[in-house]
Amino acid sequence: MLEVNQFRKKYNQHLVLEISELRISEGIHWFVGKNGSGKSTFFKSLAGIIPFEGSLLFQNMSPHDQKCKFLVNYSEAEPKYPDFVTAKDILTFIAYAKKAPSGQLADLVSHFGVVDYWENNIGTYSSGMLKKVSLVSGFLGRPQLIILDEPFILVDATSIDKLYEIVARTQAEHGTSFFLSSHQDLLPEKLKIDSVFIVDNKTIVKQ
Ligand SMILES: Nc1ncnc2c1ncn2[C@@H]1O[C@H](COP(=O)(O)OP(=O)(O)OP(=O)(O)O)[C@@H](O)[C@H]1O
Repeated sequence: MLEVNQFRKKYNQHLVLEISELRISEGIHWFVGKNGSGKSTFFKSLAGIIPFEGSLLFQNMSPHDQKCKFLVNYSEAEPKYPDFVTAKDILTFIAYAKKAPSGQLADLVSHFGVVDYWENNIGTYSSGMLKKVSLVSGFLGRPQLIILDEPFILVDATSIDKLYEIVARTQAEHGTSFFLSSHQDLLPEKLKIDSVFIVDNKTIVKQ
């Protein structure tokens, strides 16, 4: 599914991540690393959001290939949206851009409870309400890989259970793979993890 070769990412000439070779197959994978180790940098590179050196191929496609934007979704750890728009504005746009199937957005906003406030301006949201908007955006369309960066932070216990449930269901129904990062241990009784990747010493290795 994912082939990484001679990957390097620098910010202002400062090297933060270097992976000489890494292969990741389909499944649910957990990325573990301390603050600043490079998890979000790797995810943003794979989602085509930031430039990098070397080769990162998802299903033989570069993340910068336009077709890849339908294959890989990314939900950021700490989302930021303009205060003056509503969740409905943002999510309707993303659903359109990702060619979401009919009814999918309505199901997702209902599942996460975003529907209760989605016509209010984002500037009025709590951090957890905002985080759930980002989680909904991660599921829109029919991606083959959904990257959830710190999905369990900021949200309440009920939302965490709903997240476990929808990750398992999306994989079972559509064969979707997931990359998750979390500083908390994931609960094996709620989600079967296929492998763990350690992000440390400016690189990523399979545990
Ligand atoms: N836009 C940027 N400009 C300069 N340096 C950056 C930028 N984004 C990240 N970095 C640096 O890159 C390194 C990796 O950051 P990254 O956000 O990928 O870590 P992380 O593992 O996701 O951390 P956390 O667990 O705290 O979210 C850090 O040293 C960080 O300071």
